[in-house]
Amino acid sequence: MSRAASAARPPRARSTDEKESPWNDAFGIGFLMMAVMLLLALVSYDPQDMPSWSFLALSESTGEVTHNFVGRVGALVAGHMLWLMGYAAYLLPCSMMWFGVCKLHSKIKVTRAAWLGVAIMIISGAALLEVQNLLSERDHFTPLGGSGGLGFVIGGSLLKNLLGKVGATLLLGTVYMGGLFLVTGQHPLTVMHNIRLEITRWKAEREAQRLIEEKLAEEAANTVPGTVTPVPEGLRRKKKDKGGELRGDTPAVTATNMELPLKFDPPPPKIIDSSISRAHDDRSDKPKLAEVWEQKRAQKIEQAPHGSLGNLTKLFKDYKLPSMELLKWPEDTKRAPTDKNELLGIQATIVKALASFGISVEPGDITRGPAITRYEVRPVDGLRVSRIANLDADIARATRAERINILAPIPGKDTVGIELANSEKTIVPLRELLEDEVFVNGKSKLPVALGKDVYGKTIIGDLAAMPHLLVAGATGSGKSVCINSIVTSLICRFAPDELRFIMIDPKVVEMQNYEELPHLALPVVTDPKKALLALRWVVKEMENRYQIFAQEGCRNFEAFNNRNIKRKAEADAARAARNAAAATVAPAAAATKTKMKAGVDDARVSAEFAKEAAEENTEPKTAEVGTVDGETENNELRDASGTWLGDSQAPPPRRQEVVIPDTMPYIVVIVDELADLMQTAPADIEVAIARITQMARAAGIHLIVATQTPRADVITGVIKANIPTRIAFQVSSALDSRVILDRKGAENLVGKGDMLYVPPGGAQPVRSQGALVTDDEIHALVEHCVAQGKPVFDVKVDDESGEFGDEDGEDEDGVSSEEQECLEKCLEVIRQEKKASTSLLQRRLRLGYGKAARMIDILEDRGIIGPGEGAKPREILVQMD
Ligand SMILES: Nc1ncnc2c1ncn2[C@@H]1O[C@H](COP(=O)(O)OP(=O)(O)OP(=O)(O)O)[C@@H](O)[C@H]1O
Repeated sequence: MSRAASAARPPRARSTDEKESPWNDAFGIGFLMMAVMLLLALVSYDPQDMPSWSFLALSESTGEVTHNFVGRVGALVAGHMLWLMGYAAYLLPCSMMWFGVCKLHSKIKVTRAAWLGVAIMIISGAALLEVQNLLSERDHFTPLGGSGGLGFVIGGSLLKNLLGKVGATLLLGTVYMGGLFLVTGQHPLTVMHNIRLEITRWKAEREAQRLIEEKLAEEAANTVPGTVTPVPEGLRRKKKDKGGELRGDTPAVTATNMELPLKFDPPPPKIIDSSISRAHDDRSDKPKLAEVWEQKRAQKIEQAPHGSLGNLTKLFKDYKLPSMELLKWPEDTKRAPTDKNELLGIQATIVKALASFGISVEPGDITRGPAITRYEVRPVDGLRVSRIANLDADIARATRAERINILAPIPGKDTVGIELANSEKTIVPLRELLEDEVFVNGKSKLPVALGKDVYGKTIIGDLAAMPHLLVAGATGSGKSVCINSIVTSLICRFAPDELRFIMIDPKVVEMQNYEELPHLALPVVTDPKKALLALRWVVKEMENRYQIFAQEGCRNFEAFNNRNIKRKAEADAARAARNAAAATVAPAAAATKTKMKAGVDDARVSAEFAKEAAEENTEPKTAEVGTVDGETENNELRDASGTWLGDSQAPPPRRQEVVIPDTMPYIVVIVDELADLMQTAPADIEVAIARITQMARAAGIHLIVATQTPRADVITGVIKANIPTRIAFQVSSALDSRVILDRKGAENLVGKGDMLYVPPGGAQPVRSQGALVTDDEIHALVEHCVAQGKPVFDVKVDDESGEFGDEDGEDEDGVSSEEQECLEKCLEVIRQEKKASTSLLQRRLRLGYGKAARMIDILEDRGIIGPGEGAKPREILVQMD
């Protein structure tokens, strides 16, 4: 029986009772014992041992049993078996051995089908021996030849006569394979596949050995004679076996430059403790975050052309970023050192648990992170890692862990990671991340501190690259703390003129800490109905920004904000180049001329900026593109950024009016609890979010959406498709995890900040412990900011006033409230019918053609349905359910 086949298990169904029955062991031992006895009886069979009354006895038999190891019974059984089955009789003890091993090792029931398989194999095997004329000599051992009576009758007399040698061989070969299938429970193709695998592996090993030998020979040829090193023992033996010549020593070989093709010794396992926070005095010599960024900000303001500072910048020119001293180090950062024996003990339990399921692994590194410890194990060659992944419940039982997570394999490693929650969790203080080099001096444009991974590496995301973020998890899992860490990171890094927040908080309590924050662009929105208005304001602001970019010839937000500095730098460079050219052409005589020219240039550049400054001082920097009838009276009470300064309610800004600021702040929109919004106006919210997420990146607008309801009707396909960066906290089921991450895993998290972060680019999720920022720290930071200025709101969010639409109640895409109502009905029809066409709306809502066509146009403009293709219904671009 092949090794591969013997490694396989019969796939008979087993019940738990069978598995645990103590009789299994007894039967297993019984089978093995009988198989050994049979084998001994067959091997030591001699006809002289047969009793005289047996027809197999020889005339010279004495009746004394002198040869057979199993006495008279053994002689009788073996003699009759050989007479009946020939040498195929050996298949019976072999099969019994297999059954014995199966019973003992895998506790598998030996079924009737398996016994039938043994019978089939013996009969067809004996017949094959006869057909193939193998071992056919008749002697006193096997009076009917090597194929026995059965083989003689079935193979010789019957099948060979009827089907000929080839036909009979084919038939018997197939029947034999069928028998093997019944015995092993393995499909013949699987058995063959396993055999092929074994052969391939054997060949690969031989090839590897050959390459090593070649390399050694090559190295030996290239080495200076005289230096000698002993040949490795294994290789020496191999060479001797091959009969090759071998001297005691060969020239030296350096192990470092030798490429060993397949096998290498893995490094010895390590125990790494990355859970401890860096001591706070560690960084006392390093520059403080606020100092670094204030320096950069001062530089930027200085570099800006004279008089070109925006109103917000002027307002917050002397703004001081909060000091890190406002954030505290937790008191328990100094905890007891990790007990290595405990970790090694758990790892040994894991290895033992795997071994009990027939999975052989070597222990690897152990890494203790802030919340979880990762135990690595290295599976032996040829073992499928998915077998380990399927044993999560069994490993959890063995280690008595509440939840475990298996990474099979760890991305970028040859080991499998088994993650268990620590008995004692370590807090990751936000301050540690904000003082990290990556945060202080990294290249991120909008750095946000998220947490620390199991190896102790800080996870600092760049919101500008994300460009939008989805945060989801069950209640109490750590979402709000995560959002607070993000907001705090941004407050510590940006002044109110550089970054503005729009906070939508239907849960009312989550964002109340930030109500006075000067960074707010709108008051914190707590009414779900007003949330849609706020989102529409963002859409409008985004479109406004694009119009401004187009007018200024800038591609995006970055280019726009840097345009003045760039222009100044270009002017300086041009002037310097001209000066240098003039100086080389006529060094002496032209000196005076150059001076004059430079003077003229200087004067021209100064004049340019002076003009800008004059414009700045005399009237707001407002460019009106196609202002209706040239009206300007509404601008009288607006400042340079278009902010309404009057006491009364702000009138709506006129359509087509574009205010060109000098620089634009980033806008970060935070929606804490998407589910509450999706209950009020799902289609409109989805459309608004889709528009923002599709287009806002280049406009410097970024969206963070959080929810504790990870359901497909809340995090819809459209929202997911446009928010690639996700953070999942603990959820209750794998289904919820799939809604957030498109894969399972979040159900195995341990809560309280334990999270899976999918960075931009959709790479593998990184498990990390979220940073903790306390309410006291938030209060201290906000107080620091509030003391330096009040928020400057662009507009009031008030649905009665219609600030987001025209006087006639139209919203930003010219849809009146009446049309909006009709649109809702149209969306309902499209949702039910799962198609969209003018005729469908006409028929179902009894609309005239003109009205139905208008509705279709609006839906197309809003990106809900695709463009028309003749008479075909429009494609529905959003998920309507
Ligand atoms: N990163 C963290 N480190 C340590 N503890 C944390 C962390 N995040 C959350 N916690 C703990 O978990 C508790 C709940 O966190 P949080 O309020 O953020 O949950 P949530 O998911 O926002 O819940 P809800 O949806 O009900 O508002 C916190 O009070 C805190 O004790």
